[in-house]
Amino acid sequence: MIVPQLWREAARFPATLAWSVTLLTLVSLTHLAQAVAIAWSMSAVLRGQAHDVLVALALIVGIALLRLVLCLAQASAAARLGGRVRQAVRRRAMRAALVSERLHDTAARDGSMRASLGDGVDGIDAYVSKYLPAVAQLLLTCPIVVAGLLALSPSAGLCVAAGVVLALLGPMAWKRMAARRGLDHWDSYEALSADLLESLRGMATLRTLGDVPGTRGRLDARSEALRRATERVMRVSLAETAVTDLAVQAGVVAASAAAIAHAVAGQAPSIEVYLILLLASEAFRPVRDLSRHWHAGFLGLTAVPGLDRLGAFAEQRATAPGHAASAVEGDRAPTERRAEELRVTGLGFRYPGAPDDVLRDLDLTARRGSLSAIVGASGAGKSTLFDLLLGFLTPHSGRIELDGRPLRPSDIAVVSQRPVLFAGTIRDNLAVTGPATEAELVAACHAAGILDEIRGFPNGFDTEVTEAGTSLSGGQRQRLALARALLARRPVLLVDEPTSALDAGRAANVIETLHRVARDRVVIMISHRPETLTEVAHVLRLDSGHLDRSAP
Ligand SMILES: Nc1ncnc2c1ncn2[C@@H]1O[C@H](COP(=O)(O)OP(=O)(O)OP(=O)(O)O)[C@@H](O)[C@H]1O
Repeated sequence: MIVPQLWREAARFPATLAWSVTLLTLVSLTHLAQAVAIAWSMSAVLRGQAHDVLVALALIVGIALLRLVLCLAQASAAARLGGRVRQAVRRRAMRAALVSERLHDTAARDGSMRASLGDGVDGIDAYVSKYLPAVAQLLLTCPIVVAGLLALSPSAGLCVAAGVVLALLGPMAWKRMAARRGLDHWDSYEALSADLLESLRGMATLRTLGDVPGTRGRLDARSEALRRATERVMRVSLAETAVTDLAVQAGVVAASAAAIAHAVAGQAPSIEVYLILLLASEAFRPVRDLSRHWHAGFLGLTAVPGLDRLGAFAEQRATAPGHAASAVEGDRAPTERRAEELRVTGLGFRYPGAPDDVLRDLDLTARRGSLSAIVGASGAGKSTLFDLLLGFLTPHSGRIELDGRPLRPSDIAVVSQRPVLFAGTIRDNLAVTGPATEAELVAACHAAGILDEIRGFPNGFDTEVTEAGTSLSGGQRQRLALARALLARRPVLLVDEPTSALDAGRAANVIETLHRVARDRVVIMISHRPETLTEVAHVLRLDSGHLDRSAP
């Protein structure tokens, strides 16, 4: 069963692939040489030639040792090939997955993606490292054995050739059916992974809604669907194996019958009879190996369509301006940059499939020196505007410029309403945007109003933060995210409702910090709390896709 994407992946490493195939072919040749040596030793025993028996036995032992060495080298080459392909496919799949478009892709489920990136990519290893070299081995060694048998006994050769063809083509229909059912199996597996991940993430909400039994029931149903899909695949697999085995056994029995007929008729010397018997079995060895490796690589094979959809087999796409990747790259060692004016002109945007524009012909100017705030009813398009500024969405019309040139994602630092922290220490989380000295960390955390609390933790900046930052309060996460954004030293700072998780005192401190920060950069804040806007000179009201009043 040929999967073009996986062949192309293996072909990207021609030297490793060729080395693996060469070693596997040499291993096959040692089996053939051993068959010849065994036939010779048995015929020597029959003829009572003790010297020949000893030489043949020494040869058999020598060949077995050589094969051991070759097998070890082949296993290592195969593992190298599988590992390289896995790494390349996973790297490309991750690049394709970690793009800003995913933020707005309502069909994407993290659990499905995790299954594809994890088990799916691991699964293709067996297909690439074992199955592909086994195909090459079959094509190289089977014709040699069949030709040898034809030379020894045309009837035995024909029986074996027919058996090989039958063993390869006979189970094709079942293989195709197994591949189809395998796709259903993979879909069930992905769905279960996605549901499981979402249930774990939403456990607290599910508990408070009293939906834990319901969730358990849904997961049970998914699990049952996966069990049924697995059984269906196994049934077809069993039928496919039975057809292969039948063809193999029939070929060996027919060739043996031909050899026995020769022996009975006294047409051939004993060594030829033994050779026919042994080579008939050897001819089917690559077929049996191929069938075994096909089953081992089956999971990876079924993951291919999902990985393909993800873009794992596409050439690396050029990262368009505005993609999140470019916001991360190129900012390893940030240096302080200044900008005077962010200007938005004639901006228009509509979500795919939505009946109306979210933003229409929007003009906006925000300047360094004083804080700008955007307010507006829920659904007015404030977050959409931020996503357009960040390059997560592409506008249908209009321009976004910083000091007269197009705004780049790397110009912007952002503090979202629900900031994401990563597993690691507070220091790791602060240093995500680039290396920072202790003094810089202290200054940023002081400005964000979180320094005293960090110093109060037993390990200070080296305190571990749990995954998604759940070991910190909402307000602490928000202020840590503000410190992180300040450390990015970008000329534009976007802040989405920075005080939503803070009490009045802390909220006032953060707004004071933002006023201070706005002296060196353009700062735009989304706000829902009127009391935080008293000191803000430029309040921009977003209404039905327009701004009521833009900053002067
Ligand atoms: N991915 C999406 N696909 C389609 N429509 C969307 C999508 N995201 C948002 N919208 C719609 O776009 C409009 C603006 O949403 P947006 O999130 O920008 O509003 P907002 O002003 O930030 O609201 P809030 O103050 O409640 O956060 C809403 O009508 C929303 O339903």
